[in-house]
Amino acid sequence: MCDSPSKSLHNPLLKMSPSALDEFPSTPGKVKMERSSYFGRVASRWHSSVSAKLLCVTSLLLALTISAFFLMSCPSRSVDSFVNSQGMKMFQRTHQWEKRVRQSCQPQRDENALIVLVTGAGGFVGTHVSLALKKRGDGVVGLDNFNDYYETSLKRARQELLEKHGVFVTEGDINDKFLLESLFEVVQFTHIMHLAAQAGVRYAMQNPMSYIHSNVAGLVNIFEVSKAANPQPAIVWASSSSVYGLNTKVPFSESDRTDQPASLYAATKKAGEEIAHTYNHIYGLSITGLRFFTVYGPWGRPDMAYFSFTRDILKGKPINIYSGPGGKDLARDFTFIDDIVKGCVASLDTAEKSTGSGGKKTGPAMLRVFNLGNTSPVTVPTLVDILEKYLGVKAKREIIKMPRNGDVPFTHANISSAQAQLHYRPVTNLDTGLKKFVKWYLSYYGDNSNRKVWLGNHEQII
Ligand SMILES: O=C(O)[C@H]1O[C@H](OP(=O)(O)OP(=O)(O)OC[C@H]2O[C@@H](n3ccc(=O)[nH]c3=O)[C@H](O)[C@@H]2O)[C@H](O)[C@@H](O)[C@@H]1O
Repeated sequence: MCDSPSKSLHNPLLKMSPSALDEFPSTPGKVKMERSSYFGRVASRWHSSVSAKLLCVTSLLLALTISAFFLMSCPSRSVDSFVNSQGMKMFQRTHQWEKRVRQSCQPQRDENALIVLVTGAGGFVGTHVSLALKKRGDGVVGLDNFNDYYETSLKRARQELLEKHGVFVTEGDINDKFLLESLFEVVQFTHIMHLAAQAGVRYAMQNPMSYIHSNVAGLVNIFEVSKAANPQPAIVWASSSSVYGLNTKVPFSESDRTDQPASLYAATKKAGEEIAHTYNHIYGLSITGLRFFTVYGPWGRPDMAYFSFTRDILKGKPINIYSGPGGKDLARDFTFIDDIVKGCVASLDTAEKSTGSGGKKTGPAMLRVFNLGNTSPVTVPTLVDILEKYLGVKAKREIIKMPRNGDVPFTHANISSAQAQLHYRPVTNLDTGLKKFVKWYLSYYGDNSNRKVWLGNHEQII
């Protein structure tokens, strides 16, 4: 493992208590001090100071040698990071990194092109949105911490795909202020597409702090750096349909109550919407929050039901299908990734400029929230029927009562607001969308999830 040069050398004695140090005759001078003659004491002091200087010089030389060794030999050094003594990747600003950021952000179309920082670019939605922007000629750079919430190999494969299309994804956390500020120093972003988050409704019971870290602290950091930037970017970010929580009024409209979250995940997304209001109000940031409704599709998230069911069905393993109160089937307004991407891009295109400058608001700024759903909920057993059809395998269904872990019985989006303002029109039904997903899944993993084979060109499927 590599360490930063400054941290790689430390003196264990500094961590000891004074009494422990007393018991430890570390220098010859200290031993000589115990002889009591005056000359002895002077000689001892002289010897002691020379020894101290020698020790200092030796330590410095040693430090330089070790630093040089680490700088030359560390295998995980890349253009933007090194691994510290805790095994954590740390951002490091280099000329090469700056060059790659600039190249990636170079637009390939006229002066109306956007220059977008996409956070969570190694994620499912982030990859698709980055590709869509790049393909139409916008400047795009990605940011992702590549955490291991789910298989990192899939995130790395998405990164490879992005790199092939000219999108550089820098590795780092949205809580890293130095990294964000460095990005803003190198490029004047017109927009941030903020998709980095701790996703998943049920995982919040296992790892609550990861939700606070990413969805609250990380979001604030994005807003802090954006508010201080000059010019300030417009921000579009991922909220969630889960903010509707226990709301029973259907379909869910943006004006419905969202003060009854059923999970910590939902609560952090709701908190994000309130925090967005504050930054819009005080600093004039233009902010658009998108409430995504159970997004699925090729290159999706393995933690989601449609993905894990596919994996288990192919392995012949039983799948748990939750049933709601009174044995009712659960339902979701499953929304296909291509439709979501169109909604994201339209949100970027219609976002007005932020009005702040030098951290101060100069006038009111745009603040929006949109539902991005499909408007036709489908039950979970029907989702499994469709998967069986395209996988050609019968699922081993186990119906169990919905655990009390943050789930909600159904979701259903009213998208009239997005239709009117973004011209958002979802066109993919669950059958068509899952067919595309299964095609991608088989091309990426093969028909047995224990091995990874590349059967075809899965890139063509997106
Ligand atoms: O739209 C949203 O707001 C949220 O959509 C999904 O959350 P969820 O709808 O719960 O999606 P899945 O985890 O894929 O679950 C889909 C359905 O399958 C059910 N399910 C899940 C897992 C399982 O083993 N069995 C099962 O029946 C769930 O109860 C739910 O009704 C995402 O995981 C969230 O990150 C996102 O914010």
